[in-house]
Amino acid sequence: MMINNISLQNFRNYVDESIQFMPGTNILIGDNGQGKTNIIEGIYYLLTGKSYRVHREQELLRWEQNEFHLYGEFILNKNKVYLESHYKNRKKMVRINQVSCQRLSDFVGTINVIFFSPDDLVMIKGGPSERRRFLDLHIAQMRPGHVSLLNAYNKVIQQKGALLKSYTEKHFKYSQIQLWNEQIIELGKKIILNRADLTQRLQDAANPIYKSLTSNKEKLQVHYNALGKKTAAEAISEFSKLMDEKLEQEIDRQLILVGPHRDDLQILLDGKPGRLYASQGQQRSLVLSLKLAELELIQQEKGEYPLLLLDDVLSELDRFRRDYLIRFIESSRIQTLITMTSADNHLDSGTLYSVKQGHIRRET
Ligand SMILES: Nc1ncnc2c1ncn2[C@@H]1O[C@H](COP(=O)(O)OP(=O)(O)OP(=O)(O)O)[C@@H](O)[C@H]1O
Repeated sequence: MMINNISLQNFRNYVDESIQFMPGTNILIGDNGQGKTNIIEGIYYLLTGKSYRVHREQELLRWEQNEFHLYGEFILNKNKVYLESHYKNRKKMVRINQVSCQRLSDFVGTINVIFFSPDDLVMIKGGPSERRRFLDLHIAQMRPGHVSLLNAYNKVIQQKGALLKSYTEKHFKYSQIQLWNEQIIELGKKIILNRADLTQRLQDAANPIYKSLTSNKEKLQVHYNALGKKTAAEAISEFSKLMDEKLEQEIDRQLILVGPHRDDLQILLDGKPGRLYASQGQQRSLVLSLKLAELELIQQEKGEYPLLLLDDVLSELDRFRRDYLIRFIESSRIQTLITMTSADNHLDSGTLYSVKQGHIRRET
């Protein structure tokens, strides 16, 4: 998969800028605050319908503007794919090859993308919601139906949550709670199965990478912990029973206590949680291995590597890990966009661009 070009209009600090990318490594160089990350964010938004930095499109609008437009030309299986994303008067509109898409799942995953920045360490250091997000984003790239599943599940969770909050002893609709619970189970099972399946595949792909990053000394494991049970099968068979057992507590605490919205993806280093025991360097190796594993899994599933976006990552890695990453990219010929503040002489090849005050110029 490849990006040929992107145009950004009124997106962040870009007024109207177009960039042509090349196969292989594309290196965006510029001082701080010039707009390197904004390009990466624009591409990511165009491909996933979401920003990884903010939740609201309002913040992506160039200041004092009320519409932004992104246009991109990509290559998939040797065919051109045109994607457009428009935001105007607080409404989003997306098109693929000039055809409007009704839902996010109609275009997410068409062109796959893996994004990696120093903030990704939050996957290890942060709470379960960060790890669920990583896993769900990965699944969505391979199985777009997962997005609809999550949306439907979240709606039911909101409705059940509202019902729990309106509890009074006299007026409580147990039958309505049962209805929501049935839907939570039906949708929740599918979410659990997707997550457990992809976790296993991530582990199988990430562990050999982690081993070669650490000279075979340490072992990476990832385990999807569904409903606090050891296996997904056990969680699914006990889903309904767990819900019945917790109903009184849910009413007391006005919180939904059972469901995959509370699950965790355990990232373990030699059997111990990376969050608690891994050093900073080990945490970086864990994240790097998981990201490279994502690339491999998408390649296995789709027959092509996704686009790789590396935002300010190289400066964060030690020499060994940086060389490993560069070798990986160069040997697998993944089209990669890398941002940095000054040229890195470890990169043998690549097209250089300079980014200055919202303008981009190709230098080589
Ligand atoms: N909504 C917006 N409208 C206009 N300008 C914005 C908007 N959001 C951010 N900016 C500007 O964009 C610039 C930041 O761009 P970006 O995050 O891409 O920087 P960068 O080149 O990646 O820098 P660094 O190397 O520090 O990460 C800042 O000058 C900021 O003021």
